[in-house]
Amino acid sequence: MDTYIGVIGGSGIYEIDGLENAEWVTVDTPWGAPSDQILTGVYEGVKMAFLPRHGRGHVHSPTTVPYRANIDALKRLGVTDVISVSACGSFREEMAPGDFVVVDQFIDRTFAREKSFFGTGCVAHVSVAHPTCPRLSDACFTAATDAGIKVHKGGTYLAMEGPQFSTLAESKMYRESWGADVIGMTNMPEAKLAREAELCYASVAMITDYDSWHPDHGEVDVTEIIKTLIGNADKGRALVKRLPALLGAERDDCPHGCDKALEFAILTAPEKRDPDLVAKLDAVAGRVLG
Ligand SMILES: CSC[C@H]1O[C@H](OP(=O)(O)O)[C@H](O)[C@@H]1O
Ligand SMILES: Nc1ncnc2[nH]cnc12
Repeated sequence: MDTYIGVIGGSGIYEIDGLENAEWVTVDTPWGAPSDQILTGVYEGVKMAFLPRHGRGHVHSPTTVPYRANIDALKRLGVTDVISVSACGSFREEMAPGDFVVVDQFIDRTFAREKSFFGTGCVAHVSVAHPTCPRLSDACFTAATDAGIKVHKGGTYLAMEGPQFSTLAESKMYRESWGADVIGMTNMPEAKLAREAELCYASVAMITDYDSWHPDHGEVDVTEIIKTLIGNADKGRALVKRLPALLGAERDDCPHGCDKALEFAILTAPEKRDPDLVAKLDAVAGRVLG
């Protein structure tokens, strides 16, 4: 099977350069329009697609990003491996602004977003105990190291609703009691939806600030975040460009089973399934729904 890398670029990353046959394509989905057109092309012989999470010009807030349409659109294009690149705050002294973290766990504190492709008429329960793909995450870690980026392997990302940053009390609680390492607003429900769509998913968090807990750094200031992001965005793009060579143009089945997540997940009896919902699931669950 061909490898097809999909990159979801977060704040500060609205395009990538260097793709052969680069073309912005419009992808329609049954879940509405994605955040923007998707930039498709080939890099070092490997198919790539790039989607700016907030849209070019930063149109969508973390709450209004059309997460279901974004994941459906990537799946519909044939993407096999999704890499999320995001800005985040840090809860750890040693995870400093400018560093990257290849996140491996999430705490989902979002509450105003559609979190599943499934529902009445087609119920499914997938496991997200291990919400990121270790194979893809390892490739991201190697790519970051090779690109000379200071990168931390593993970390827990707390996804908050936003758009306001955390209060001091929340920041201290997430750090001291909940054990979170970084905080952002967008990786959930994105990671859950990628798992439902049987896509391998890895998350690269680019640290822009110390959130509000750090006694020497004060409040989160979006102007400071943007300054750090401008430096980080080039590093993020350098990391992404090393992935095609590391992953190769051909791929086997995922050794961790990300691409089989729906195998036994759908509980609704075939005769009780809602045909309209089943039709909407053509890209996401066509493999198991037929
Ligand atoms: C620009 S600060 C807040 C904003 O940045 C992060 O976005 P993304 O994850 O898409 O890089 C954070 O989650 C907030 O949406
Ligand atoms: N401190 C922070 N909290 C939430 N999202 C962020 N994105 C960048 N920094 C952040």
